[in-house]
Amino acid sequence: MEEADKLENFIQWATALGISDSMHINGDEGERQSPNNLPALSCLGKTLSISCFPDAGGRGLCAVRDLQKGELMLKVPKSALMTSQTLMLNDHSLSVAVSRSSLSSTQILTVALLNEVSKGKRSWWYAYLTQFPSNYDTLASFNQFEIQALQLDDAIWAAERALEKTKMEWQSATAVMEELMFKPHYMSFKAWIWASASISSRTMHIPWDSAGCFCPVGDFFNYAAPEDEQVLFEHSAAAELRLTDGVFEEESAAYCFYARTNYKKGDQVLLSYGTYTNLELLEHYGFILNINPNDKAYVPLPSDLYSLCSWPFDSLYIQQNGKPSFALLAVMRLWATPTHLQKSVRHIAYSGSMISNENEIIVMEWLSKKCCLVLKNLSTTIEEDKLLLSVLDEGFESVIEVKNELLGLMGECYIFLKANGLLKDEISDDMPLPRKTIRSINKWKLAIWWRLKFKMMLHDCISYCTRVTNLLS
Ligand SMILES: C[S@@+](CC[C@H](N)C(=O)[O-])C[C@H]1O[C@@H](n2cnc3c(N)ncnc32)[C@H](O)[C@@H]1O
Repeated sequence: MEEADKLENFIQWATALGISDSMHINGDEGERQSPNNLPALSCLGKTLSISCFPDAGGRGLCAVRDLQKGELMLKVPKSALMTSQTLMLNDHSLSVAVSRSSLSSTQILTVALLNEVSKGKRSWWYAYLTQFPSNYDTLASFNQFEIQALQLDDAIWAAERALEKTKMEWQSATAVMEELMFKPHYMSFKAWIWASASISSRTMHIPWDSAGCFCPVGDFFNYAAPEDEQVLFEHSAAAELRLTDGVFEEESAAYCFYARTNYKKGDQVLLSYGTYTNLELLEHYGFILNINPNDKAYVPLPSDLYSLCSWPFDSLYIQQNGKPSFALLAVMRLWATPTHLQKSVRHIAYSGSMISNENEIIVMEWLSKKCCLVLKNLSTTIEEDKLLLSVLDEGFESVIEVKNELLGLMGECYIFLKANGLLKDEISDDMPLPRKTIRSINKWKLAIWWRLKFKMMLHDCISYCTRVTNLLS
């Protein structure tokens, strides 16, 4: 079936389930009927429509009219949410196998999803399942080459940890999958990675299951980082409320989505899934933002600094604009003060004020040197990363095209060609690029883009430190 037909089937299915972007038809909230009292043809079209946004998430939802901040845009009834419970309800074997196991709630949803997908067209959820991506770029799906392309130890470690965690969860679920007599394809680690990436990138929070739920149509919203105003509330009790624009509402027994800002007709309507750094977005969602106000760069700090710090260590970072975070600046000012004077100036440092010109210059010079050193020790420069990205962005169709473009560039390109078997004698140059290689290029590009963004933060930090030093000298 063509993609367009699958999408149409899905929309019909969703409409029949009462999913609706029309809140005030016949004066009855959420009820959707056409003027002749027949069920509506589409659950979308009054407020939202499906559209493609190549530079901001691909398929997403578009405003079909001007929308006001706070306006209810979409309702997905509880009965349309795909959860472990709803999947088990109609599947006795699944429910028995799972109840005998000690799997975590996320593992249960992973098994339940694979079990449902394995039913193919027989699945009640089939129309919805056809809308899931066939591949993901989350960190757990990166191979060794793609992981190493991240270059920074912290990022490599995060990717290895994500992969290891996914592998352990898969291994401890194999007995249940065997009991359910999964075919080898659905038992494979590859299938598990697909299912867990689906959960990581597409589920929404529900109060009754920590694995969350799949929310048809609601999971078509792409992501925008929370705005400053919302970030301020991050640590307050109201954080949950302020940071979500999609929420399950018990009283209406539905997932409800509200406009996070005013939208003009034709704008993409975005959802804030939460506050994430680019590395976290890559880990959980498989993308990064070109401009992410919540991005952070960590550099190694003096070991004797940590004992002076009363903030969590993860608050010591360089911000997306290159400036040191409040906590990093404060604790470095204290660290740069002679030990016998630290007590007397602690209140000044902790209030975020400068201690003295000399002190500030020591801090700026130390930070700037550290950033230079980190950048120097990485195997490619900012310029090389930019060049590589521009080459990879061109896109390739045949093996020879890739070889021609990449062989003259840095050593990393040679490793890529080798890791993808493109240098073997038996590979014909005219051969179209294998799909696996195309997917690997996409993940490689994400890794390069991530490390470039990281390097840019350090570069901007050096400029910031130099500016401050010059001003104070
Ligand atoms: C909940 S889905 C959103 C809908 C998705 N585009 C689709 O077609 O199903 C989340 C996924 O969309 C993509 N995505 C969402 N927001 C994005 C953004 N701002 N930039 C790039 N990709 C984005 C990522 O692949 C992410 O894992």
